[in-house]
Amino acid sequence: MKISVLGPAGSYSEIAAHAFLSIVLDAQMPELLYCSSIENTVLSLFEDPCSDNGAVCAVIPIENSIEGAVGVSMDLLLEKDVSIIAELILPVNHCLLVPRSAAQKPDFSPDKIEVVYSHPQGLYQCRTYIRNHLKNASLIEVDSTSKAATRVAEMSAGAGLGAGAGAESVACSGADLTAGSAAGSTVGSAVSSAGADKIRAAIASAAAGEKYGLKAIDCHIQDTPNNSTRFLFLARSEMLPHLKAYADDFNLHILPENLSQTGSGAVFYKTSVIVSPVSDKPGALFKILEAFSDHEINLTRIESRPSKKSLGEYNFYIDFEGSPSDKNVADALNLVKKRSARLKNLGTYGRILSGRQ
Ligand SMILES: O=C(O)C(=O)C[C@]1(C(=O)O)C=C[C@@H](O)C=C1
Repeated sequence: MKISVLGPAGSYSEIAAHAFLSIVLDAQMPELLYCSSIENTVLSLFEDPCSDNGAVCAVIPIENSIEGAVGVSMDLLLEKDVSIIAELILPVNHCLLVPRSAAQKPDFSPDKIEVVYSHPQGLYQCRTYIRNHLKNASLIEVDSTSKAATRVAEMSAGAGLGAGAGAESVACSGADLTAGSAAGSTVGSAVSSAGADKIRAAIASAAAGEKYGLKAIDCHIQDTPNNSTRFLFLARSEMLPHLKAYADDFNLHILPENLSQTGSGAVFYKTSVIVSPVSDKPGALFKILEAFSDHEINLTRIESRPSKKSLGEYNFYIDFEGSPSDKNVADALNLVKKRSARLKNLGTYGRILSGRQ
């Protein structure tokens, strides 16, 4: 059984996978498949699970306490025939990682750093630190925080390993990263990455720093101390009936009926759905929410996402406590189905809170 995560090794997605598996795993540690993007992590579920690119379960970040929804993950939940089998909330403590050679320079200080790499979420979650301490740095978005760490390690290891290998797009400079300008896009200017003497840094986990031989010169640099990211564990929907056999092989207790047996603290069931309201009708969203309220169902999250069909048209992602095997949930879902244009059930799963990193 392979579990796909955003790679390379040292990403928060990998830490989430390990945290999850340490809670639910009794025996063998499944192999991790490191993917180059969140999209490829999900696509691995649609490859032959026995092939090099295939996995049975995928781990993706879905929302962060500072930056909110991870858009690509939200879209993939709608587009792909996947089900949620578990969730985990991971405390995320970012570090500023630099090559040891740079940190050892007598006149080194963070304001000497000229380039900072991270996943966009990492850059946004550290906006205040970047503004205050990394005033002279250009910010470069890469596919993961661990990718950022490898990039810095490779570039410091020698001009050969990637330096000058092409243009890098710069999100914006540290001084420009204000609440208004940071939200999402990469501004298209390109700078050459040549210049082996430049001081580069990555925003990533302490584990990534250790793995790639970088020095953490500052930790807990995110905007709020209790930063956390919620991760989802996905399986291809049509694999669900077979998943139990896979899980049993590995003594993995990831399926809802087994979760309460893990003895790992509070586990309760949640269900996630995506609802497309009938368009342009007064009270359409209200009628959907009323169905949950009338059946005394506690919503834990509601998030809108553009339908991409036309401006002002949205899908609503709704998470709530309970399972369709509860009568009130089944009745509410029947009503929501009648009152909406489309209802996609993403699954019922257990919630597990991980310990601190
Ligand atoms: O880049 C990583 O290390 C990831 O696992 C991705 C990700 C995300 O997309 O939210 C996960 C946790 C942190 O919020 C920052 C980045």
